[in-house]
Amino acid sequence: MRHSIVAGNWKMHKNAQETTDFLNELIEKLPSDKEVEIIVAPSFTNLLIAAKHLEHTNIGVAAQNMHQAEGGAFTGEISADMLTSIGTHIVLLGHSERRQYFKETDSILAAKADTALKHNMRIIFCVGEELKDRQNKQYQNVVYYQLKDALFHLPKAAWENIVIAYEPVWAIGTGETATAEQAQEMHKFIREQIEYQYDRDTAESVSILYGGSVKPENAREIFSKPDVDGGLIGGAALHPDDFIAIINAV
Ligand SMILES: O=C[C@H](O)COP(=O)(O)O
Repeated sequence: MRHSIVAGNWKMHKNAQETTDFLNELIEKLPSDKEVEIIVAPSFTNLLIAAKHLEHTNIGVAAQNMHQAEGGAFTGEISADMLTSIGTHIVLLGHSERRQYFKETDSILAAKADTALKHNMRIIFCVGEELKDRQNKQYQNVVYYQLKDALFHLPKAAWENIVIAYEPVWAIGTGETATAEQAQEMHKFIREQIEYQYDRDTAESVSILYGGSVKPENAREIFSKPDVDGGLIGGAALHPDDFIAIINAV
């Protein structure tokens, strides 16, 4: 069901002690009355620490990636079964850094989505165009094909477990944010594509998050848009006070 979500993607930041310190501070300072789902995505090595720390809270823990195979000779990789066996039932897939640096294609991501869903995991699936696509006015086309090639083969019921994160690549870690209007335009477009592929109820039930240089200063305006259901936060999710300020902006 569509609802507000703020997720913090820690990327390759925070060791075990830093994870513990962050979560202690987050639990201590977090307002209890916000109707927003909160998720943190630490590195693989800190997932178990996070799961144990957050056991009696309603803060969720997500992995930043997983392999599409059930198991096998894939040195350095992590399977869905490994994640769920430590209580991690949410996974980010298709982050632009995975696409760019680790050459994850839409067909690999389709296989990852299939595997995650088979293991009853929820997926936060990232899409987003590069700067050249926006300049060439191809940004909607690019995002359409990312959705179609990785997710539109799935049955309607699968969408109960999918959250979309729109992250324009040119806005990630650059300090340059999409305007609230640009975010709204794309979020509306994404919702429409889900409606055309499935139906209106499905489209209306999907939470669509914005990511890309969200900060306490700009979060409220972006989150105020009708098709923006929250954010996937990178840099500003590394500091408890900033992360909480963004949660409060929902
Ligand atoms: O997953 C998070 C996004 O890549 C956004 O990162 P950022 O907030 O540092 O721009």
